[in-house]
Amino acid sequence: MLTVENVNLHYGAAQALRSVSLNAPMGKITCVLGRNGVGKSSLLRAITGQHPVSGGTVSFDGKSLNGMAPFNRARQGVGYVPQGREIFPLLSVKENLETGFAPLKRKDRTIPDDIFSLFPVLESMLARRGGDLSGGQQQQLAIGRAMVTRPKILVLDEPTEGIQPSIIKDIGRAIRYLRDSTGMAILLVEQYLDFCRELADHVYIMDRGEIVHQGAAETLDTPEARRHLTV
Ligand SMILES: Nc1ncnc2c1ncn2[C@@H]1O[C@H](COP(=O)(O)OP(=O)(O)OP(=O)(O)O)[C@@H](O)[C@H]1O
Repeated sequence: MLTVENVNLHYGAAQALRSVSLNAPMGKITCVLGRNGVGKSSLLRAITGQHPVSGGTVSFDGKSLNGMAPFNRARQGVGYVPQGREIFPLLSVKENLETGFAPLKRKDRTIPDDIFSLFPVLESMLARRGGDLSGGQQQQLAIGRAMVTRPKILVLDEPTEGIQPSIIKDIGRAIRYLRDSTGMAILLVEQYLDFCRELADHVYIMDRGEIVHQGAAETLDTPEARRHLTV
């Protein structure tokens, strides 16, 4: 289980996370919702080690990740699908997938077949440049690249952003498959309420750097939850 306890994060003098605590258990999909700019990406930066925390602890299976470089967190099993995908545009689809080999031992450097059963389009485009793919295909590639690292927890930053509905469905199906087939923990941040309501086992809502609500996915329909999500 991934545990975040009382985490603070600052950009200079500006505080983006205020004593944030949450759990992402194995075999469950945990969603963090919130409007623009409430600190969702900052939370994922604290978890993946892209930005240092100024207080509190991030731990995985009881082991603190604080102070550990992103590369070493990947070795511990933290897979990351960043906002905006961050595909290498000049590398082929195959080469983009192979960038996921970096944290793996030499004998484990293979591309798992289930990437292509989940996202057949990637197999048919293996030789194409990443930059030639549509936004939705790039999102599938970014998830595939994270799967190559054999994560124990998969962290996704707004996987539906700018993506057409048919591909959003494929991505939802893939996330469910990963939870059910591997028992990994999945933590995703989103602004798309319906996607989270359908997918999540547990939801948190953030507002101005704090967790202001948590509960089962159905609790997103309560007036109290809605109040934190409407603009
Ligand atoms: N590199 C940075 N330097 C300074 N301030 C930042 C930086 N990144 C984010 N912020 C600020 O921190 C706050 C939280 O931003 P964050 O990106 O975590 O929010 P978010 O909920 O992910 O928003 P979005 O949905 O737009 O990605 C915002 O006020 C933002 O302006």
